[in-house]
Amino acid sequence: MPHPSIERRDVPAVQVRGVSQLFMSAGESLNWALSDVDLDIAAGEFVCAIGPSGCGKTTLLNMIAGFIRPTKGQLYARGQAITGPGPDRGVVFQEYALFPWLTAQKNIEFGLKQQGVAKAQRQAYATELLRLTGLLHAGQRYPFELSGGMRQRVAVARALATRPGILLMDEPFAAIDALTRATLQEELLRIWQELGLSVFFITHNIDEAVFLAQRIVVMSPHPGRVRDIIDIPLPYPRRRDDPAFGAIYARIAQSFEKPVEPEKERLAA
Ligand SMILES: Nc1ncnc2c1ncn2[C@@H]1O[C@H](COP(=O)(O)OP(=O)(O)OP(=O)(O)O)[C@@H](O)[C@H]1O
Repeated sequence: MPHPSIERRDVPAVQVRGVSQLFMSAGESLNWALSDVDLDIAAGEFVCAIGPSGCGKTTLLNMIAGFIRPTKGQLYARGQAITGPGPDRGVVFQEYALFPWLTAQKNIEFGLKQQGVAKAQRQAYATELLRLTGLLHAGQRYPFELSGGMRQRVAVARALATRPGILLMDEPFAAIDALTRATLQEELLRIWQELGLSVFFITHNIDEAVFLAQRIVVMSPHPGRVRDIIDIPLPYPRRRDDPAFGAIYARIAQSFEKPVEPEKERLAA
């Protein structure tokens, strides 16, 4: 399957430069959801973001997706300034966000239809994506006829329909039972490698981040900041019973839990 992500390995997939986001909440109080965030995602890299609720993970993903513009700073996708959503970036949310009145196949084809892709071509590509996500047998089923894991496979296939090089995933497996979740993680790694995607994946789950990511961005709240970036040098496929896996898990848990140093807070204020 031709996929643009295999091209231009020399340009970073995503660049986040000095990004801050100020929200005004209902009580009129100001809230820095993100403060001075810098991050690069290399072409073909798998990066997970982890951190407590409210540290700005979704805000950052929404900016990379082009759904919101930052109060300060710049974002680039493959060297181009991000000014809105684009077919080069596919998004998968926690809630399946499928159209209930369309079959799995038609859900996958939806974005292609919007782009004016001819029927035969979009059917052929949707079939290819159904194969890629292990759903060839379920293309004619409606979302209510699918399990949670199958629905999320459809959501992944749909996000891939425009052949994006960058896949943005906001806690995509959080609502899925542990066994299915482990299978979906393995499938995602296979798809990532097969298509050469660059992935930004948000999770609350340290185990999931260590299983998937080449780098983990640990964020902290109030204001949302990057606290730590940790390389995961373990080869794939990873084993959870590998002592090196456990050691990295422990290191992230520690980084996740340690309080932000008051000095750092003061200097950044
Ligand atoms: N549209 C908005 N208007 C006002 N405040 C917002 C908006 N979106 C997010 N926020 C606030 O910005 C902060 C960061 O929210 P965000 O959803 O990015 O965090 P998160 O790390 O993804 O949290 P969670 O893990 O709970 O999903 C929070 O304090 C949130 O209340």
